[in-house]
Amino acid sequence: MICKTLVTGFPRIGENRELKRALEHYWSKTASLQELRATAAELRKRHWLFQKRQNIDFISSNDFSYYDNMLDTIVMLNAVPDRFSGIEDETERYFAMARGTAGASAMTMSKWFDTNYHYIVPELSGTLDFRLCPGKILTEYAEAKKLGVKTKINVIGPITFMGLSRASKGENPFGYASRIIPLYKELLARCAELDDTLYIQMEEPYLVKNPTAEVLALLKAAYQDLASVSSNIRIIVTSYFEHSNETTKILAETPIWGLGLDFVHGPQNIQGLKYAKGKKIFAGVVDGRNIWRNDLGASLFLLEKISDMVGREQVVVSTSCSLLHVPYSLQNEPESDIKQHLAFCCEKVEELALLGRVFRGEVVLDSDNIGMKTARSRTPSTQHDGPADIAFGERKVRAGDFAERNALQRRKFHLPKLPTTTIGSFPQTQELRRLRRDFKKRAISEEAYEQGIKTYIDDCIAFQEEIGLDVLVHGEPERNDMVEYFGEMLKGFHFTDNGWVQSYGSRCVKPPIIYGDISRTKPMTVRWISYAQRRSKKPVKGMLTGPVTILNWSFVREDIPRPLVARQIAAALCEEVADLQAAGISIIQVDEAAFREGYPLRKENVSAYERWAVDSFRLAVSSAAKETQIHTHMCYSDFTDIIKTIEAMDADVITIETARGGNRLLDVFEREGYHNEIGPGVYDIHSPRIPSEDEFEKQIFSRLEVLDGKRMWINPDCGLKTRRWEEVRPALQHMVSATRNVRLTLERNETSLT
Ligand SMILES: Nc1nc2c(c(=O)[nH]1)N[C@@H](CNc1ccc(C(=O)N[C@@H](CCC(=O)N[C@@H](CCC(=O)N[C@@H](CCC(=O)O)C(=O)O)C(=O)O)C(=O)O)cc1)CN2
Ligand code: MET
Ligand SMILES: [Zn+2]
Repeated sequence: MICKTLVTGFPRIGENRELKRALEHYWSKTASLQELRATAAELRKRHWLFQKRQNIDFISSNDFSYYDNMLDTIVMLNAVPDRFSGIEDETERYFAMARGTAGASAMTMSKWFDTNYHYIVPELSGTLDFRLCPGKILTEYAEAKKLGVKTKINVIGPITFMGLSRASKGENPFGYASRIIPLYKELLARCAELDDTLYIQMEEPYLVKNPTAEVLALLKAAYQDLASVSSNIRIIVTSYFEHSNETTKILAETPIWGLGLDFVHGPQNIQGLKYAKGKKIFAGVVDGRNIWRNDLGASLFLLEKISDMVGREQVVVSTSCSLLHVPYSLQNEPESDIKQHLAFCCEKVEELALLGRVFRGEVVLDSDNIGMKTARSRTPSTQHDGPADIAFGERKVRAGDFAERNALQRRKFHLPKLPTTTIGSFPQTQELRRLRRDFKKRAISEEAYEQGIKTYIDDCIAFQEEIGLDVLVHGEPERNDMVEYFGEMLKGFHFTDNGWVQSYGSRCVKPPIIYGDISRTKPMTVRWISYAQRRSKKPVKGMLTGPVTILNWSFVREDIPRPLVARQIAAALCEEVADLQAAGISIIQVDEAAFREGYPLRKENVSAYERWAVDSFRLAVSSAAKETQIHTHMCYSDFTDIIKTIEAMDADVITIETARGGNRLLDVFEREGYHNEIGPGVYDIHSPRIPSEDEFEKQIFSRLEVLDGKRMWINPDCGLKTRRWEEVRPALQHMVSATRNVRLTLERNETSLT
């Protein structure tokens, strides 16, 4: 048999987010574990059989996960942190690690490379009881085999596992190689018993991140070892999201069977192929990160080039990465001009199958091939100039430097020391979701909808007044999501009905699709913010999502430069800032939650990104007067290597996430002389826990050890939309009263000094 095609991985959330619903029912105890398991098995079956029907040769098992594949790998290695080891029940322990319990805080989540998918960060320490637990892998293989599908087994490779881990203080995570590699060897030995020939896909995306000499040496030794475990085992080492040329050369010298390479996001991979003779090449040419139809002609051309270098019989056509990052299928999307240009997961599998057949000469490509077009004309708009008044390349920044702006703003707002605020969203309740859904379906009138939103805002403002927060928010009740909402309002965006992509655990997002020039036809947020502002004498923050974040959390046309798209979004936001200001809104927050994840994976591309990302942010806020206070928010805490860039954004106030990590990463702001104001999070909103007043005081005093209290704000880590009112009410109340106590203590100390 000639093997033609491989799918790196398949999304597991389900066509109608069945897994999301099953998980949430299980967690809220409205469904049993049996029911959850049955849904999961049904989804795996459906997904395997779909790929089989499409004649895909290499279909994955172990790409399924109840929560996250890194967490599954933690379980596979029994790298269970001590605080969970007392939980006897396996399932309970698994979800406790992901979500925390009353007694043990959840493990940290972090972004999977430059995607909006979050993985659970392994915690390596000397006390771990490493041992192989291959149960999930072996049973899923058997389950597929029973259904007539002989799978290749997906495993996150040891280098990537260690590279993404956090080791105990002062330790190097790669120092754990001598404990971890033997377990991978044992795994391969166990797998070798399953069948005559077994294919293992070792996912090693860590290799694209400028590997150090240490990583290269470790990689070589590891795969030399692993590929020698059994002659039944064929190892494919797969990287994605960039090129991995440094390691192609090294891996080619080990006895692995094949290399999976991403030719969409790492076209330079072609250069490494000269070292890859004798290896199977799984050529990622169908984009797993974007939703546009494949340009089949261009892909075939690329496949020919690859064949020229390694020999035609060595080439297998593949997806560029797992299809986890794209929505399930176009089938349930309504007809539109855009639809014909799109390919979601299922359509991508079809494209892959067709490419495989054409590449092997079984069919010729013509316009009839399952209706696909070779040339994509997806240009409803061909003008890429952006709004007329801002020339591309021109740098537009707001007036006044920080010192001048800050003096004016202090005079204007008279905020107390350590001003308190929140990040924007308040709980997204069932009723609120139902209200939006019913309005969308036209099941309720516009008046009824607006009344619902007004009531929410009224309550939200009243609550904030009552507990005494200093800078208020409207609570974002009208927004389904901080990116989708703006996508729906802006020109140049298309949004889907059911284009869900997993973000973490059971949480999904519906990224909008950018297909043309972006512009704003009307104010997007002024009405509800003004409504809220009329209800309070305190400042209510205008709330916008920043240009880089809107860009990163959307699907963008690949034939327009990303900096240009960011600039167009920024120009639209700049108009919104001007309108908010004209409506009397004096504090405006522009969230850049995805600023960090947008960083290129390769060092050599970082400075170009930083330049246009900062310029876009500054353009977006360039219409702000000196007295208007611009906030930004980012939901992470490690600014060590990007502090100068954060400084260059020049927001008057930045609120960040620090409640879990504490002061550990904060001193960089003082050390590097960051002068603008900072709100280090003191409330971990990812946990249902309600911190006491006392805990808040401790958190605040601890922040004061590393940050200057004169320019410090007190706020939660992030928005409160995933929390419940029953948690938010007491928690914020404690946060505010703790801040008051700290203020009094500080004042007392000051007077006693004078
Ligand atoms: N785009 C984006 N990325 C982000 C974040 C973010 O806020 N947005 N935050 C960070 C963490 N990631 C997150 C991602 C998703 C969610 C989240 O809460 N998602 C919701 C969906 C949000 C949404 O769009 N909801 C819609 C409708 C969704 C829906 O399921 N409706 C029901 C009907 C309503 C009902 O009766 O409940 C249905 O279709 O069945 C709305 O509220 O209007 C979920 O999965 O549950 C939270 C954080 C990083 N990345
Ligand atoms: C993921 S960052 C969230 C920021 C947004 N303003 C919110 O509060 O939800
Ligand atoms: Zn956030």
